Formats: sequence, C-alpha cells, structure tokens
Amino acid sequence: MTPSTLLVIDDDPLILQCMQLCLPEPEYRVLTANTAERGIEVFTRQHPDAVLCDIQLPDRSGLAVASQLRELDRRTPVILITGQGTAETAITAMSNGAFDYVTKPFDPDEILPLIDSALETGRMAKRPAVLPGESKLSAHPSSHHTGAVDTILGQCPSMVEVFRSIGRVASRDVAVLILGETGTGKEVVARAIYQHSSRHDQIFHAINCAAIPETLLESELFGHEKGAFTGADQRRIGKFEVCDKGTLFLDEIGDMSPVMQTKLLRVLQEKEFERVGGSKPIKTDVRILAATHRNLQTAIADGAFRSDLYYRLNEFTIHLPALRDRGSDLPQMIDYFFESFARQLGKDFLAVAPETLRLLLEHDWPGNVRELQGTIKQTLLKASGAVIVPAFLPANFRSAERRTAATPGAASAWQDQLRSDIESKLQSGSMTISDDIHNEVDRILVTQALQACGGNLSETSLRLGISRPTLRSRMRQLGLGERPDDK
Ligand SMILES: Nc1ncnc2c1ncn2[C@@H]1O[C@H](COP(=O)(O)OP(=O)(O)OP(=O)(O)O)[C@@H](O)[C@H]1O
Repeated sequence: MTPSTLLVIDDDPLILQCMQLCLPEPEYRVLTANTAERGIEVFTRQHPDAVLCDIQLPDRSGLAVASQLRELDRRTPVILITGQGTAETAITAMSNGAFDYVTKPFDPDEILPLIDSALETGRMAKRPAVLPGESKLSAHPSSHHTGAVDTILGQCPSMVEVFRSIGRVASRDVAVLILGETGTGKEVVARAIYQHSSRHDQIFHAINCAAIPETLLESELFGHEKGAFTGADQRRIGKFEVCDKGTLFLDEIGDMSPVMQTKLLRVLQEKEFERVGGSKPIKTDVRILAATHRNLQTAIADGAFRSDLYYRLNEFTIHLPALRDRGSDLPQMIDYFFESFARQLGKDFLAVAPETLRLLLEHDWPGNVRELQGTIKQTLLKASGAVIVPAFLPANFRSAERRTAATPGAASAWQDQLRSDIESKLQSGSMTISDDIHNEVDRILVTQALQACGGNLSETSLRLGISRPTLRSRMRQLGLGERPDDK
C-alpha cells in the first residue's frame, strides 16, 4: 500500500510530534519542516499528497509559503494553521486556492477528517489514472512521484467505448456525467478525464454529495458569510470559489436535494453564485464532472431530480458497464489483481485453481470492481500457498447454506424483529426512522468488523468495502471512539 504523505511545516515541535503520532505508518508518512525554506525544499523533493502549514513561520509568513507552493504545484492541497487573530487572513488565502484552515489550539480528532480529506484530494488529483495502451510516464510526466498508478483495465466493447469517450471529451471544456453501479470505476474515470484535460495542472476537488447533510453541502459548495446562520462565526469560502479555473467532481449527484439542484443549475448556466447570506455575485470558471449510481431518468420521473439540470449535465454522458456484463474482462482482471496485489502484499502467487476461478466467475459482483479487489486482497491475506484454492476465498463464496438463508422469502427471526422495531417506531410518530435504523445496523456492523480486525482501521475498511475516511467519519457519527493504536 502506498502511504498518504503529509508535509507539516511548523516551528512548534509539539504540532510536528502530534501529527506524527496521529498519522501512523504504514498508512501515513509525515514529513516535517520547521522553517518555510526547509518546507519548500521538502515539498519540491518529496511531492507530498497534502501540506499542513503554520501561518507564522520564523523566516516567512505561511501565506507566502502557500502561494509559492501553489506556483510549484496547484494540485497539492494546503491547510493553513492560524491563531485566533489571523483567521481572516487564512480565509483570504482560501479564495486564492488554499484547501482550508484550522485555528489553534485545535483538537487533533477534529482536524484528522480534514487532513484525510486533503490527502484524498491530493491523491485523486495526482495519482495517474492510466488508460490501456497509454505509457504511464509519457502520459503523466509530472504526475505522482511514488510510482503508484491506477491502470483502468478493459477490452470488452463497452469498455473500449468508455475509453473512446474519455479521449473525446477530456480536452473539451464541457460538463460530463458519469453513470454506473457502485464500484464500476466512476471516480477513476473522472480522474482520467481531469488528468487528460487542459486543466490538469489546476485544482481538482471532489465532493460526495450523499455524505454531507444539505445545509453543510450548501456551505461547502458555495461558502457563507459571517453570521449567515447560527454558528457561522467566520466567512467560509466554498468549493466553487476555491476551484476557480479548476475541476470539481460531484460524486453521488443523484442524492442532491432539489434546493441544491436549483443552485447548481444556476452556477452551470450563469457561471456565478452568491455565498450563503451574501448578495455579491461571484464569478467562477469551474469544470463539473458529476457521477451517480442512481437511475436519473427514474429520479426525474419520480420528481426527485430536475430534468433541466439533467440535460445541462448530460452534455456528455459516459456509462460504465457492470462488471458482470464485461465478458472476458473478468478473468483478465482476476489474474491482474491477483498478480499485482500479491506483489504489494509480499505473498506468493502462482495460479488460481480452476474451482476457485469457477466460483469467482459465477459470482454476480454487485459491488463491481471494488468488490473484486476487496475479495482478491482478502483471499491473498488468507492464502497459505501459491495456488489459490476455494478454501482461501471469503466465506460467502463457499457457503451455499448462507446464500439460501439470504434468499427472499426465507424469513428469519432477525428480519421479524426488525419489522416489529420499524412498526413500533412508525407508531411512535418518530421522524428519524431511517437514520435510527441505519445507525443501529451500522453500529453492529462496524463494531463487529472492528473486533474481527483487532481494531485495525485499514483492514476493517477493506473488509467492509468502504474507504478508511468513510469508516472514520461513520465511527465518529456513531460515537464509536477510535483507539490509540488505530492503524
Ligand atoms: N476498469 C478498471 N480497471 C481497474 N481498476 C478499476 C477499474 N474500474 C474501477 N477500478 C478500481 O475499482 C475501485 C473502485 O472504483 P471507483 O471508486 O472509481 O468506483 P465508483 O464507481 O466511483 O464507486 P462508488 O459508486 O462506490 O463511488 C478503485 O480502486 C478503482 O481504481
């Protein structure tokens, strides 16, 4: 696994130490510098995924450092650390492209999600998404310096069409709508479009519209003025302002509320917007890439998605096929992922036994390529020989009984219990039933998976098929504290 690399530029040894403790190896790598000059030197040499920089450094202001880093590489997110009196300056820095700021003294637990999000943004912007037949180096000369790349595999006719579409649309400055089931590669395709576009050296940010409550999403995208609502004690610069001249990837756009859809349509049409609570129109030049696993035609018919927004986004649409519909791509991907993950994990791998291959080929892959990758990693971690026999596969591949129990109609005690819980909540007049039920299920799911993985977050997120930042934020929402030995 390639670690996420954070450069911390601060002359306070406590902050440097704290970050090293909070972001442990092997998942993270923390580079430190106690002066501006040293920070810039480390940045140029090591190309971190993101930077955390104090606004007051001994030899130069952090703002000057942020702007020099921007000149060197606009794609690397920079978070500024400010004192109480300097927040205003940091806010101005955000309108010049800084990723965000935090005010000292801060609680490490509060800034870790922000750091994770900056690292993820840097990774998405810089880690090459390579198309078949493309030379990794010539296509991405200045991309990432860790050598890590995501090769997008596929030879079946529908994937060849996807690659053609990427080639056709990348250099045209139009919005692109990427459709496909969960795990089919929408994010990696969005990255390929950005990296092959004329905006490849400008900012790339991604927002998951389904993961953020509506009011926060509005601020996140459009920003807000001080005093716009209770708790808005500082002005906030939104992504449409930060990403000026860059690219914004709006993931899960099908989950956006009607109010937000209206606001988004206006930015797309008029290329301007106002901050929440503000009246001054702000011009912006952002290329939108949007994705969803939902069927937008159905959502339009149900009145849940605006048809005018759909037609505006639909200037160019890319449909990613489900993995089960990719024919001979599946056996090739199985081979490719076994070989490449075995190398990464340092495991012996010679061949997949025919019976194992049959079970893998017969599987329906509802989680698509992400599920395939997770399955192969789990299998390799369990494997004790170089030939992959069915016994190494995850339990759901081996247990026919389990599949029978899961078939619709085979009612079990827990389903009856769930129905009666829902019934009593409906009768109680509760208005938060969906959240309550999902939270109950997630609490059991996350706790049990954490226990099974000895509290290791990376392994837990892999087993659950969700990203580590998503797991961390879900744990926080559920009030499941992280342990000091989180890895
Ligand atoms: N054609 C492909 N070849 C190789 N790897 C792929 C391919 N498509 C997707 N992947 C990999 O599968 C994983 C999931 O892809 P990605 O996150 O892009 O899916 P997604 O459609 O955005 O998922 P979601 O709907 O859950 O957000 C990533 O690790 C990605 O690199």
